[in-house]
This record gives sequence, C-alpha cells and structure tokens, in this order.
Amino acid sequence: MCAPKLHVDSKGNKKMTKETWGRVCNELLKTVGKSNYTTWIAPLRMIDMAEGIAAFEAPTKFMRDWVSRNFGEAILRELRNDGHVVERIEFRVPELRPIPANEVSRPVAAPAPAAPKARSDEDLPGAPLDARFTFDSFVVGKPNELAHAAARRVAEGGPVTFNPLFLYGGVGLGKTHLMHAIAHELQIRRPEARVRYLSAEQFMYRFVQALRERQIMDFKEMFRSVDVLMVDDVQFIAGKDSTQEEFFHTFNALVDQGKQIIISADRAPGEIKDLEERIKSRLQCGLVVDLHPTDYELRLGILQTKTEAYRAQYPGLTMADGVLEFLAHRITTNVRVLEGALTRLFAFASLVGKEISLDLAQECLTDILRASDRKVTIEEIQRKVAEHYNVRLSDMIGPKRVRTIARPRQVAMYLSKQLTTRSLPEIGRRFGGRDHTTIMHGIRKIEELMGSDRQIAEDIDLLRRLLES
Ligand SMILES: Nc1ncnc2c1ncn2[C@@H]1O[C@H](COP(=O)(O)OP(=O)(O)OP(=O)(O)O)[C@@H](O)[C@H]1O
Repeated sequence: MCAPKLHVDSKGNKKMTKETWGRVCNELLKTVGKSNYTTWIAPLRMIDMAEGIAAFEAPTKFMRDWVSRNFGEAILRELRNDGHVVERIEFRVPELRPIPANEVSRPVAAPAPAAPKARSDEDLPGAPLDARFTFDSFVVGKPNELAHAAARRVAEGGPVTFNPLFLYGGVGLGKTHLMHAIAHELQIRRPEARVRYLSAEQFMYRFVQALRERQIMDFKEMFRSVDVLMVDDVQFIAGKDSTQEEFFHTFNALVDQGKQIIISADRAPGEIKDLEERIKSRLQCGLVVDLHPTDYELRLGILQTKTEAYRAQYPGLTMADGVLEFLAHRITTNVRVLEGALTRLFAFASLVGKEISLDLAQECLTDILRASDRKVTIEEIQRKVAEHYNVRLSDMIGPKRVRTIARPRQVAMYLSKQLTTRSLPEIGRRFGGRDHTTIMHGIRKIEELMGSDRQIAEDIDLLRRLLES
C-alpha cells in the first residue's frame, strides 16, 4: 500500500513523507491509469529512501519483476518530479510470510487455501448459475435467433465445431441468460463434464489472488483442467495487461486440448478497445454472433411469458387488454428494464388491490417510461420516411410540390410532431426553413387522411414502429 516509512537522507536530501508519497501516487495514477495503478502500484510498500536509492517491497517475485520492468521508470520519474534526489529504485520481496490482510489491494471472493491440497471438483473455478436462466425460459425472436441456435448447438455437447463461441450484444439482451442455459443443459447431457462459468472480472480477481498467494501454478492447472469454459463480459479485461496475458494462455491451452470455450462481451471482438490484438484475433477464430436490440414482437413475447409466471404468483390480479402491448411499445431499452417494470407493476397492483390497467401502468412506471423515451430525431424521421416512399432525402427539405413528394414530406412533418418534442417553428426550420403554419397545415392534412385513407394510416403505423424500436 502507499504507506511509506519515514527516512532522512544523510546527505540532507528531501525527506519522504506520507504526503509526498501520496502526491507521487496521485501522479502515477494519472500516468499509468487506474487499473494498472490498483493492480501494480498500490500493493507496493515504500520501505527505504536513502543515499539516492528508493527501495520498495512488492508482495511477490512476479509482481516485483513486472513492476520493475514496466513501471520502474515511471516511479523514478515521478519521485524526481516531486523533488527527490533518486538515482535508482530497488524492488524487493518480503521473506516468505503470510501476507497481512491490509496489504490486499483488491476484494476477493474467498481466500484460497494456504497450502496446495489434492484437487477436488470444489477447487475448480466457477460462479453459481442462476436456476431461472434456462433455454425453456428464453424467448426466441428474430433479434436473438442466431445466438440462440448457436448456444443450443454448443449445449448439445457434441464435437467442438466452433471455438470459441463468441456472443455479444448490448446491456441486458440475454448473453448471461444464454450462457447459463448452456451450462444447465450440459450438466444434464454431460454430467461428467467440468463446465465452468465465471465473469472476466472474477477471472481477474482469482488471478490476482493467485499471484498474491503464490499459487499461480494451481491457478493455471485449475483453469486448464475444465472441459467447457465460459467467460462472461470479457471486455472487462481490456487494458489489464497481465490478466490478458494469462487469459490468452488459458485460452490457447484449452483450444489446443479441444475444449469448448464460450465468451460474451458487450461488443464484437474487434471493437473492444485496449484488448490485445492477438486476443482479438483468437476470439474471432470461432463463431461470432450478436444479439440484436429487441424488436416489438420479442419484447411482447418476453412480457407474455413473464406475465404467465406472475399470474401464478398473484392469482387474484387481473390485467386489462393492451397493457403488455403498451409496455412493449414504450420500453425499448433492454429486457432487464422490461422485466423490472413488470415486477413493479404486479407488486404495485397487488398492494393497492387494483386491476393492472393502462392508467395504473402509467402511474407506477412514470420514471421508467420517461427514461425509456427514445429520442427520435427529425433527421432520422426524414431518412426513414424518404426510404419508405422511395424519395430522395433532399426532397424532404426541398421545394418540390408534386404530390409524390409533398405527401411523404407531410408524413415526416406529422411524425416529427408526434415523436419529438420540437416546436412547430423548430420543425419548420428542419424542413428547409418552412413557416410553422406550413407545418401545421401538413400535420392537419395527415390527421385528416389517416381517417379516410387506410394506406396512409398503415404507413404511419409502420414508420412509427420502425422509428421507436
Ligand atoms: N430472450 C429472452 N427471453 C427471456 N428473458 C430474457 C431474454 N433476454 C434477456 N432476458 C432476461 O433479461 C435479463 C437480462 O439478461 P442477461 O443478464 O442475460 O443480459 P446480458 O446481455 O448478460 O446483460 P449485461 O450486458 O448487463 O451482462 C435477465 O433476467 C434475462 O433472463
């Protein structure tokens, strides 16, 4: 930790105090970045500063070598910048002794055994699985059908055909659910297989813990002896050099042995910033599939499935028609938010003893509905409408008055008023500087036509759904 012992140089050089070392640490944090700082610098202990030599203690030999090689220069520079006369730095390791808890720099799940012992299944790495995340409870729709099919294939446990399976997609779209579903299924189909699931963050903590406790060989052996390894949210290791290094070797060792690896991330391998190139290319070697943002039908399907479960839990509650459709339409962010809204709705309705109606939904979900309001822009509306009617985008703002162009333009004006919070003069400006009365006229025209022209009404409905999904 950054806690120096105080020493005075016999040559009268500047004294190292807690404050000055604190300042040096602050500068180092800026130059090496938070994760490097926490992993490598914070565990250092300044033990001496005399005769131009700054001596530090690192918890392990590995850390000593790593810090010396990678951060020695930076530490030297910052000490000098702080006004200390330092010729060189020495890194030492303590005599073999248990490391006191206050030198542990990172939270860890549970202390590893101090001495190596015979390995049982308990020693294998892994995080608990959520019993609810099965294939049965996973609702399949267009946006996730490929990811689902790939997950199913891997879960069959046949010969490894693609390695790794790389699943990616935005927050709350079902990556973890699918990984747990694979693990559950494999436990049934291949009970003898060592299937291990953990997040990349847990992988790192275990790695750091192994370093600290000098059990790196055990760590390596543990991870290399699984049959199926699943690592969730792999983007977490980006920028964490030594964890990446270890992950890379684990990955290679397992692939070489023909063991299945399943990885998830919030984006495609090539797009993960600060992930080593060699890891990116390894991750791209198998099958890379993405979970697309949900569409209206999938959201409705998920809501219907979850509602079935709630009906059993709250047998007395009734739900008015249109509530699920309203939620699927309005909450487009992610499935987790959708689920949260439904849970709250059932709990609220049961508390107040009322039917779940649209009014009740609006009342109890105001914050979620407001946060989920997608900000559609006028430009997006113009683009979508132009595509739909096969006219040029420039015609949306141009002067042409022929009906084949004027009508789509009015549709875009109408949707701009409906789907954005822009005022009529603002909308007018975006439509080539038209007056607000022209916009008003366009909107009225469309409102009128929607009552008499089914085609226009359908077009509007479709465009609205496209823009809001
Ligand atoms: N297609 C689906 N069918 C049923 N439930 C789903 C589906 N997709 C997501 N969910 C549910 O949504 C919630 C969030 O899903 P999950 O945790 O798998 O998302 P994630 O993609 O791993 O998100 P994150 O990026 O935050 O880790 C879970 O409760 C999950 O069961």
